Amino acid sequence: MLTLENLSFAHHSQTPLFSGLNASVGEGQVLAVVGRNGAGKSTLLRLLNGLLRPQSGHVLLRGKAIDRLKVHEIAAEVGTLFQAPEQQLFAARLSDEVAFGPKQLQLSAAEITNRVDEALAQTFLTHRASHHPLDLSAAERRFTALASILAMRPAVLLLDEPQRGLDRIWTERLEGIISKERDEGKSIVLICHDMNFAERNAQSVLALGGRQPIQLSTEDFFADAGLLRETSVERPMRLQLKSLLEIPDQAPRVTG
Ligand SMILES: Nc1ncnc2c1ncn2[C@@H]1O[C@H](COP(=O)(O)OP(=O)(O)OP(=O)(O)O)[C@@H](O)[C@H]1O
Repeated sequence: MLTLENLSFAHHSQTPLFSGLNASVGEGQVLAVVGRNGAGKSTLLRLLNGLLRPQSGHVLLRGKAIDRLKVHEIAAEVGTLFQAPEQQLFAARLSDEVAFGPKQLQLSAAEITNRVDEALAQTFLTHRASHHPLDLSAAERRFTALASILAMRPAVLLLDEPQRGLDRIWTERLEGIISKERDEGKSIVLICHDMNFAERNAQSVLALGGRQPIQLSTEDFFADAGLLRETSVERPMRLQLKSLLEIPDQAPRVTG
Protein backbone atom coordinates (compact mmCIF):
# COMPACT_ATOMS: atom_id res chain seq x y z
CA MET A 1 0.00 0.00 0.00
CA LEU A 2 2.57 2.60 1.19
CA THR A 3 6.20 2.08 0.18
CA LEU A 4 9.23 4.23 0.95
CA GLU A 5 12.02 3.73 -1.55
CA ASN A 6 15.54 4.90 -0.81
CA LEU A 7 14.24 8.11 0.74
CA SER A 8 16.61 10.97 1.67
CA PHE A 9 15.63 14.24 3.28
CA ALA A 10 17.32 17.31 4.73
CA HIS A 11 15.67 20.50 6.01
CA HIS A 12 17.19 23.33 3.99
CA SER A 13 20.93 22.86 3.70
CA GLN A 14 21.35 20.94 6.95
CA THR A 15 22.94 17.51 7.00
CA PRO A 16 20.42 14.85 5.95
CA LEU A 17 17.98 13.77 8.65
CA PHE A 18 17.94 10.37 6.99
CA SER A 19 19.07 8.79 3.76
CA GLY A 20 18.61 5.38 2.19
CA LEU A 21 15.33 4.91 4.04
CA ASN A 22 13.35 1.89 2.85
CA ALA A 23 10.11 0.77 4.49
CA SER A 24 6.63 -0.41 3.69
CA VAL A 25 3.28 -0.82 5.35
CA GLY A 26 0.76 -3.13 3.73
CA GLU A 27 -3.01 -3.38 3.99
CA GLY A 28 -4.15 -4.32 7.47
CA GLN A 29 -0.79 -3.45 9.03
CA VAL A 30 0.43 -0.98 11.62
CA LEU A 31 3.96 0.44 11.41
CA ALA A 32 5.35 2.29 14.44
CA VAL A 33 7.97 4.97 13.71
CA VAL A 34 10.24 5.39 16.72
CA GLY A 35 13.44 7.24 17.65
CA ARG A 36 14.78 9.96 19.90
CA ASN A 37 13.54 13.59 19.84
CA GLY A 38 14.60 15.22 16.61
CA ALA A 39 15.23 11.90 14.82
CA GLY A 40 12.86 12.99 12.04
CA LYS A 41 9.59 11.15 12.82
CA SER A 42 7.23 14.09 12.25
CA THR A 43 9.24 15.12 9.20
CA LEU A 44 8.76 11.63 7.79
CA LEU A 45 5.01 11.94 8.37
CA ARG A 46 5.01 15.09 6.21
CA LEU A 47 6.84 13.21 3.49
CA LEU A 48 4.23 10.46 3.65
CA ASN A 49 1.31 12.83 3.14
CA GLY A 50 3.01 14.86 0.43
CA LEU A 51 3.47 18.07 2.48
CA LEU A 52 7.23 17.71 2.00
CA ARG A 53 9.17 16.28 -0.89
CA PRO A 54 12.22 14.07 -0.48
CA GLN A 55 15.59 15.15 -1.90
CA SER A 56 15.78 11.71 -3.46
CA GLY A 57 13.80 8.50 -3.44
CA HIS A 58 10.05 8.01 -3.57
CA VAL A 59 6.96 7.61 -1.43
CA LEU A 60 4.66 5.26 -3.33
CA LEU A 61 0.96 4.93 -2.63
CA ARG A 62 -0.42 1.80 -4.32
CA GLY A 63 2.74 1.86 -6.46
CA LYS A 64 2.22 5.47 -7.61
CA ALA A 65 4.62 8.27 -6.57
CA ILE A 66 2.76 10.50 -4.12
CA ASP A 67 4.22 13.68 -5.64
CA ARG A 68 2.43 12.83 -8.89
CA LEU A 69 -0.97 12.83 -7.13
CA LYS A 70 -3.13 15.91 -6.78
CA VAL A 71 -3.74 17.32 -3.30
CA HIS A 72 -7.39 16.17 -3.27
CA GLU A 73 -6.35 12.66 -4.36
CA ILE A 74 -3.89 12.45 -1.45
CA ALA A 75 -6.49 13.86 0.97
CA ALA A 76 -8.97 11.16 -0.06
CA GLU A 77 -6.44 8.36 0.49
CA VAL A 78 -4.26 9.55 3.37
CA GLY A 79 -5.64 10.88 6.66
CA THR A 80 -3.25 12.63 9.04
CA LEU A 81 -3.71 13.22 12.76
CA PHE A 82 -1.08 15.82 13.62
CA GLN A 83 0.52 16.26 17.05
CA ALA A 84 -1.67 19.22 18.01
CA PRO A 85 -5.02 18.19 16.52
CA GLU A 86 -6.90 21.14 18.04
CA GLN A 87 -5.08 23.19 15.41
CA GLN A 88 -6.91 21.12 12.80
CA LEU A 89 -10.36 22.15 14.12
CA PHE A 90 -12.18 25.19 12.78
CA ALA A 91 -15.97 24.58 12.59
CA ALA A 92 -18.38 25.83 15.25
CA ARG A 93 -20.17 22.46 15.60
CA LEU A 94 -18.48 19.14 15.96
CA SER A 95 -20.75 17.51 13.35
CA ASP A 96 -19.86 20.27 10.82
CA GLU A 97 -16.19 19.71 11.56
CA VAL A 98 -16.53 16.01 10.79
CA ALA A 99 -18.68 16.68 7.70
CA PHE A 100 -16.16 19.08 6.15
CA GLY A 101 -13.93 16.42 4.55
CA PRO A 102 -16.72 14.24 3.10
CA LYS A 103 -18.32 17.38 1.62
CA GLN A 104 -15.13 17.97 -0.39
CA LEU A 105 -15.56 14.47 -1.84
CA GLN A 106 -18.88 15.61 -3.32
CA LEU A 107 -20.86 12.78 -1.81
CA SER A 108 -24.65 12.82 -1.53
CA ALA A 109 -26.15 14.50 1.54
CA ALA A 110 -27.35 11.10 2.81
CA GLU A 111 -23.88 9.59 2.46
CA ILE A 112 -22.30 12.54 4.25
CA THR A 113 -24.76 12.19 7.15
CA ASN A 114 -24.13 8.48 7.24
CA ARG A 115 -20.36 8.94 7.39
CA VAL A 116 -20.56 11.66 10.05
CA ASP A 117 -22.86 9.55 12.25
CA GLU A 118 -20.62 6.53 11.88
CA ALA A 119 -17.40 8.45 12.60
CA LEU A 120 -18.94 10.12 15.67
CA ALA A 121 -20.17 6.77 16.99
CA GLN A 122 -16.79 5.17 16.37
CA THR A 123 -15.05 7.92 18.33
CA PHE A 124 -17.58 7.95 21.22
CA LEU A 125 -18.70 11.49 20.38
CA THR A 126 -22.30 11.08 19.19
CA HIS A 127 -23.64 12.92 22.27
CA ARG A 128 -21.28 15.84 21.51
CA ALA A 129 -22.38 16.34 17.86
CA SER A 130 -23.78 19.85 18.36
CA HIS A 131 -21.03 21.11 20.68
CA HIS A 132 -18.29 23.56 19.73
CA PRO A 133 -15.07 21.54 19.33
CA LEU A 134 -13.18 23.93 21.61
CA ASP A 135 -15.68 23.28 24.45
CA LEU A 136 -14.62 19.65 24.60
CA SER A 137 -11.95 17.97 26.70
CA ALA A 138 -8.49 17.53 25.17
CA ALA A 139 -9.20 13.83 24.55
CA GLU A 140 -12.54 14.63 22.90
CA ARG A 141 -10.86 17.26 20.71
CA ARG A 142 -8.26 14.75 19.57
CA PHE A 143 -11.02 12.22 18.83
CA THR A 144 -12.92 14.94 16.91
CA ALA A 145 -9.88 15.35 14.66
CA LEU A 146 -9.73 11.56 14.36
CA ALA A 147 -13.45 11.40 13.49
CA SER A 148 -12.89 13.99 10.72
CA ILE A 149 -10.23 11.72 9.26
CA LEU A 150 -12.23 8.50 9.65
CA ALA A 151 -15.22 10.09 7.90
CA MET A 152 -13.06 10.40 4.78
CA ARG A 153 -12.48 6.60 4.91
CA PRO A 154 -8.86 6.92 3.80
CA ALA A 155 -6.80 3.83 2.98
CA VAL A 156 -3.85 5.15 5.01
CA LEU A 157 -3.91 6.64 8.49
CA LEU A 158 -0.92 8.65 9.74
CA LEU A 159 -1.13 9.19 13.49
CA ASP A 160 1.43 11.42 15.23
CA GLU A 161 1.56 10.54 18.95
CA PRO A 162 -2.20 9.82 19.09
CA GLN A 163 -1.96 8.36 22.60
CA ARG A 164 -0.06 11.26 24.20
CA GLY A 165 -1.77 12.49 27.37
CA LEU A 166 -4.78 10.15 27.12
CA ASP A 167 -6.03 8.39 30.24
CA ARG A 168 -6.61 4.64 30.35
CA ILE A 169 -10.19 4.77 29.06
CA TRP A 170 -9.41 6.98 26.06
CA THR A 171 -6.25 4.96 25.34
CA GLU A 172 -8.31 1.77 25.25
CA ARG A 173 -10.82 3.46 22.95
CA LEU A 174 -7.98 4.59 20.66
CA GLU A 175 -6.54 1.08 20.56
CA GLY A 176 -9.99 -0.28 19.69
CA ILE A 177 -10.23 2.15 16.76
CA ILE A 178 -6.72 1.29 15.53
CA SER A 179 -7.47 -2.41 15.73
CA LYS A 180 -10.81 -2.08 13.89
CA GLU A 181 -9.28 0.06 11.14
CA ARG A 182 -6.41 -2.40 10.79
CA ASP A 183 -8.85 -5.33 10.55
CA GLU A 184 -10.69 -3.47 7.80
CA GLY A 185 -7.47 -3.37 5.76
CA LYS A 186 -6.21 0.14 6.47
CA SER A 187 -2.47 0.83 6.51
CA ILE A 188 -1.55 2.70 9.66
CA VAL A 189 1.63 4.60 10.50
CA LEU A 190 1.96 5.43 14.15
CA ILE A 191 4.55 7.86 15.46
CA CYS A 192 5.13 6.98 19.03
CA HIS A 193 7.39 7.66 22.03
CA ASP A 194 5.41 5.23 24.19
CA MET A 195 6.97 1.85 23.50
CA ASN A 196 4.29 0.00 25.47
CA PHE A 197 1.71 1.46 23.08
CA ALA A 198 3.88 0.70 20.04
CA GLU A 199 4.42 -2.90 21.08
CA ARG A 200 0.72 -3.49 21.70
CA ASN A 201 -0.44 -2.00 18.40
CA ALA A 202 2.23 -2.33 15.69
CA GLN A 203 3.37 -5.34 13.67
CA SER A 204 6.58 -3.65 12.59
CA VAL A 205 8.83 -0.81 13.71
CA LEU A 206 10.78 1.74 11.67
CA ALA A 207 13.61 3.04 13.83
CA LEU A 208 15.12 6.44 13.01
CA GLY A 209 18.16 8.16 14.47
CA GLY A 210 20.50 5.16 14.48
CA ARG A 211 23.34 4.50 12.01
CA GLN A 212 20.77 3.70 9.33
CA PRO A 213 16.95 3.78 9.32
CA ILE A 214 15.73 0.23 9.69
CA GLN A 215 12.37 -1.57 9.62
CA LEU A 216 12.01 -4.79 11.58
CA SER A 217 9.15 -6.83 12.97
CA THR A 218 8.10 -5.46 16.36
CA GLU A 219 9.36 -8.63 18.03
CA ASP A 220 12.80 -8.51 16.36
CA PHE A 221 13.22 -4.79 17.01
CA PHE A 222 12.53 -4.98 20.74
CA ALA A 223 14.76 -8.07 21.04
CA ASP A 224 17.76 -6.14 19.65
CA ALA A 225 19.40 -4.50 22.67
CA GLY A 226 22.11 -2.82 20.53
CA LEU A 227 19.58 -1.21 18.23
CA LEU A 228 17.45 -0.04 21.17
CA ARG A 229 20.53 1.66 22.66
CA GLU A 230 21.55 3.15 19.31
CA THR A 231 18.11 4.69 18.77
CA SER A 232 17.56 5.66 22.45
CA VAL A 233 14.42 3.56 22.70
CA GLU A 234 13.27 1.77 25.85
CA ARG A 235 12.15 -1.81 25.81
CA PRO A 236 8.41 -2.09 26.58
CA MET A 237 7.59 -2.89 30.20
CA ARG A 238 5.95 -6.21 29.28
CA LEU A 239 9.14 -7.45 27.60
CA GLN A 240 11.38 -6.14 30.42
CA LEU A 241 9.30 -8.10 32.93
CA LYS A 242 9.30 -11.17 30.67
CA SER A 243 13.12 -11.11 30.51
CA LEU A 244 13.38 -10.67 34.27
CA LEU A 245 11.08 -13.61 34.94
CA GLU A 246 13.04 -15.81 32.54
CA ILE A 247 16.41 -15.12 34.23
CA PRO A 248 17.62 -18.43 35.60
CA ASP A 249 18.10 -18.53 39.35
CA GLN A 250 21.80 -17.74 39.91
CA ALA A 251 21.69 -18.17 43.69
CA PRO A 252 24.28 -20.69 44.94
CA ARG A 253 22.80 -24.09 45.64
CA VAL A 254 22.76 -25.09 49.27
CA THR A 255 24.12 -28.62 49.63
CA GLY A 256 24.44 -31.09 52.40
N1 LIG B 1 10.59 23.24 9.07
C1 LIG B 1 11.78 22.92 9.54
N2 LIG B 1 12.89 23.61 9.18
C2 LIG B 1 14.11 23.31 9.65
N3 LIG B 1 14.35 22.30 10.50
C3 LIG B 1 13.30 21.58 10.93
C4 LIG B 1 11.96 21.85 10.48
N4 LIG B 1 11.12 20.97 11.07
C5 LIG B 1 11.90 20.19 11.85
N5 LIG B 1 13.20 20.55 11.77
C6 LIG B 1 14.32 19.92 12.46
O1 LIG B 1 14.43 18.59 11.94
C7 LIG B 1 14.76 17.69 12.98
C8 LIG B 1 13.70 16.60 13.06
O2 LIG B 1 12.49 17.15 13.55
P1 LIG B 1 11.20 16.25 13.72
O3 LIG B 1 10.16 17.12 14.34
O4 LIG B 1 10.88 15.60 12.44
O5 LIG B 1 11.73 15.17 14.75
P2 LIG B 1 10.88 14.15 15.66
O6 LIG B 1 11.61 12.86 15.62
O7 LIG B 1 9.46 14.15 15.24
O8 LIG B 1 11.05 14.84 17.08
P3 LIG B 1 10.10 14.74 18.39
O9 LIG B 1 10.17 13.33 18.87
O10 LIG B 1 10.74 15.70 19.33
O11 LIG B 1 8.70 15.16 17.96
C9 LIG B 1 14.90 18.52 14.26
O12 LIG B 1 16.26 18.83 14.42
C10 LIG B 1 14.10 19.76 13.94
O13 LIG B 1 14.59 20.87 14.64
